[in-house]
Amino acid sequence: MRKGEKALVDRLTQDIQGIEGRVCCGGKMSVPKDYLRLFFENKNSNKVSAIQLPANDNEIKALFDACVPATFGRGNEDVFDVEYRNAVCLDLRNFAIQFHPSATDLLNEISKWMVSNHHSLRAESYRLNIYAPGGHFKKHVDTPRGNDMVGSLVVCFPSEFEGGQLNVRHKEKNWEFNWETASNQSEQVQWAAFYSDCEHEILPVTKGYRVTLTYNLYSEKTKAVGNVSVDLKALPFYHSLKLALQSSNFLSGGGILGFCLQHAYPLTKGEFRDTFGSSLKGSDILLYEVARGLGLNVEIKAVYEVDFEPVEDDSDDCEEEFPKRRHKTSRDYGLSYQDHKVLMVGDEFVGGGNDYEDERSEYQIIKQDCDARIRREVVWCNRPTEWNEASTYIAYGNEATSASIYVAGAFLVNIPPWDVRRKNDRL
Ligand SMILES: O=C(O)CCC(=O)C(=O)O
Ligand SMILES: [Fe+2]
Repeated sequence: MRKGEKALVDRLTQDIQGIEGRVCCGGKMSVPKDYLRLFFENKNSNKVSAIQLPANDNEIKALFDACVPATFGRGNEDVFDVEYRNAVCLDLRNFAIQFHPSATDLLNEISKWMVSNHHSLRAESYRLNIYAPGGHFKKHVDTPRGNDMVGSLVVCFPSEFEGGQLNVRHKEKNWEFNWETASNQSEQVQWAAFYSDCEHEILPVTKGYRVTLTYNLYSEKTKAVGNVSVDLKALPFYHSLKLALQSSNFLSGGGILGFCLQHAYPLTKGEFRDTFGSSLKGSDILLYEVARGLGLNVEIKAVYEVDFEPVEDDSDDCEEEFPKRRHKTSRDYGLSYQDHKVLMVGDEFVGGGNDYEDERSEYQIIKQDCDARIRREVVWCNRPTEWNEASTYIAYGNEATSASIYVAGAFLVNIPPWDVRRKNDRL
């Protein structure tokens, strides 16, 4: 790769970091009084009571008493541990409320940033939660229910309380939703929506009752025209990609750029390859839309990482496939990433197998079981950060150790040769 080309790749690398897709948002909204009438079944009598929110202390206490202690998922189990989560909840079959996000403009507002073009959001009610003084929920990530679940929505109903801030985190960034001040405003709900890969916590409630309803957000295809609300042309990444494409000396014979996904996805659950358009998040949506907006063909691929070691096993053709000169690859790609790591690319996101003993090298396992290979023609602009465990095997060594194969997702963007690009009217 020549110097000018490398500078363009460096600029792409830098500008991907700067694509700040949103990961959460929140607000408040007026709702008709009738939406805030809540019916619930009493635990022992099966009698149904009705209250109007915001309710007085006695009424809220009756609602609280109708609830059961809230569990949370730890491993494969639902557990109850007040150190971790101190709240009570009601399952869908034990309460009813007129309010639903789809009866308001809320889902349209959230879908503008949360889902990619030609997709909309569907909200499925999940649970009603009440946090009394001392109630809290420590840091956790919501369990994805289905491949197309992209996020969670929390709606906080009017009921005066203090504390109970919802903190949302993604990578190094934090957002706080503090609902105490407006918690006593009748005919108003407060809400927050965030992607499923965001960690979040609820700080202790210090006074009153915090009443929330959580919804799972699913992405659905629509016929409606694009709705991504971000001005793609305002992104530095748009300009650096366009500049590269307009440069006659950039991959003049054509090539492939590799961009690793920056959000976490349930890659090995279901057919991620076929449905990724529905589950893309934040900065990944923006990168995808920028590349497609410039008329480029974008494919989703599975990537695996192997230690770059010369292979002795001559019964296989892998020696031939490994880069001959140790430092050529990373220098070519213009990355100062660990020189000994090489990415392998496949079509399928291979799911987790059982533990099994294996004498093969990691490279051979990935090549044979995941059908992936090193593709030296790919110019990687960034490296994977969000790995999913794909399978576990017992590696042979001086002692048996269990090792894992991890898979990540990446876009491969096809760059046509210069003589084709120069005729592209989108450039
Ligand atoms: O009540 C809330 O604010 C959110 C609860 C939550 O994070 C959950 O149910 O997973
Ligand atoms: Fe949660």
